[in-house]
Amino acid sequence: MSQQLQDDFGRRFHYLRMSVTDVCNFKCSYCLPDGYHPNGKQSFLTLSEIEHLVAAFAKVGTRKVRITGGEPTLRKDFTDIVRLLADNDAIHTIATTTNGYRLEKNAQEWYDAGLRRINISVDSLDPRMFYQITGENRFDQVMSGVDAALNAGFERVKINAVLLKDLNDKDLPRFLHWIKHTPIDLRFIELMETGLGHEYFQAHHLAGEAIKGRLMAEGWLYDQPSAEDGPAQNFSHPDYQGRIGLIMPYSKDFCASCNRLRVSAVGKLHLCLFTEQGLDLRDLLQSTAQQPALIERLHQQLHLKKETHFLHQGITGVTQHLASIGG
Ligand SMILES: Nc1nc2c(ncn2[C@@H]2O[C@H](COP(=O)(O)OP(=O)(O)OP(=O)(O)O)[C@@H](O)[C@H]2O)c(=O)[nH]1
Ligand SMILES: C[S@@+](CC[C@H](N)C(=O)[O-])C[C@H]1O[C@@H](n2cnc3c(N)ncnc32)[C@H](O)[C@@H]1O
Ligand code: SF4
Ligand code: SF4
Repeated sequence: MSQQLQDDFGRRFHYLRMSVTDVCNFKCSYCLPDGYHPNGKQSFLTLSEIEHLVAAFAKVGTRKVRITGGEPTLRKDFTDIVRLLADNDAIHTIATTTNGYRLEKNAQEWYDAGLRRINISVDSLDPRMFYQITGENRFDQVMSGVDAALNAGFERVKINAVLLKDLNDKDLPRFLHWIKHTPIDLRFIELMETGLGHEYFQAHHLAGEAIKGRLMAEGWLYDQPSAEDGPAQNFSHPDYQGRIGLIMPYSKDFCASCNRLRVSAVGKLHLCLFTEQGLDLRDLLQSTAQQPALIERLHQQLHLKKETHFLHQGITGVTQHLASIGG
């Protein structure tokens, strides 16, 4: 292995979040409230470019790749992408984050191709609220997909819910009831402000600390973080099969455990979810011979990574919505 990717604050990066498309078929009110609109003529990373990208990241210590989007499973070659990652022996964990619309049909196929972890966005367990938040009346379809994922044998099935004041904030008891006997990792994500979402943020942001307080009062215990946890805080309870994680980007020291880098669907390196600009890598994704130059560029860029985001000052960087970089 070449030298591991590390920044000037001593953080090491073994986790790549790779977006493979900006396109999405849902209209989540906190992300793409008007649905997806193409931004000119964009072409997303090809299989061959993905192969070169992942090979270089693997050389500098990447062990986990999460395929994200937009909706990554809209790519017709999604299974081929998984297979390609599985062919790289250095990548130990292959994960994806999905809205779940294709899961019922394809969970087993993806597992067989090498996918091992799956995060599914389910913002409410009330079908009407699910519809109101996502713009899609597909609660039953997504929940059948969750069952298919549980049956397919994934190492970890995680459910993402964005905490939203006046929308899903009454859902906690239902979520808790669900994971009492189901081995699911629930992940509550604090709403983050994005370039297009200032008013929505003002109206619906809910601090994760409130949930944390309720969990602690009900006997949930804080799990000591493992190196691979990244910025999430995790909790477990002896009476529950599932676990709960909180992503609280506005909390103190959230970024101290940052362990991830992002590449957008058009091949730009984003040093942070809220970076001011992405750096094009695509010119160096065309052949294996370019790998040393690509690795050199990655090391150089890492010196520019900031210690934290600047969300507290309302600075959301280049990220207009998280579908453009995959969250
Ligand atoms: N600010 C910030 N938010 C993050 C970060 N990582 C994840 N998130 C948020 O959490 C959401 C859910 O992330 P997932 O794609 O499910 O992945 P995750 O929970 O980080 O992933 P694992 O730790 O790999 O399970 C993302 O879309 C973001 O909204 C991060 O590094 N910084
Ligand atoms: C951008 S989506 C991409 C993957 C897939 N389409 C999905 O929804 O799971 C990844 C995650 O980002 C989260 N997300 C999107 N916009 C967000 C925001 N403004 N604040 C917090 N999380 C957000 C979503 O809930 C989802 O779990
Ligand atoms: S959160 Fe995911 S499913 Fe919802 S609009 Fe954004 S990209 Fe699409
Ligand atoms: S906000 Fe940026 S620096 Fe902080 S944890 Fe997320 S990606 Fe890392």
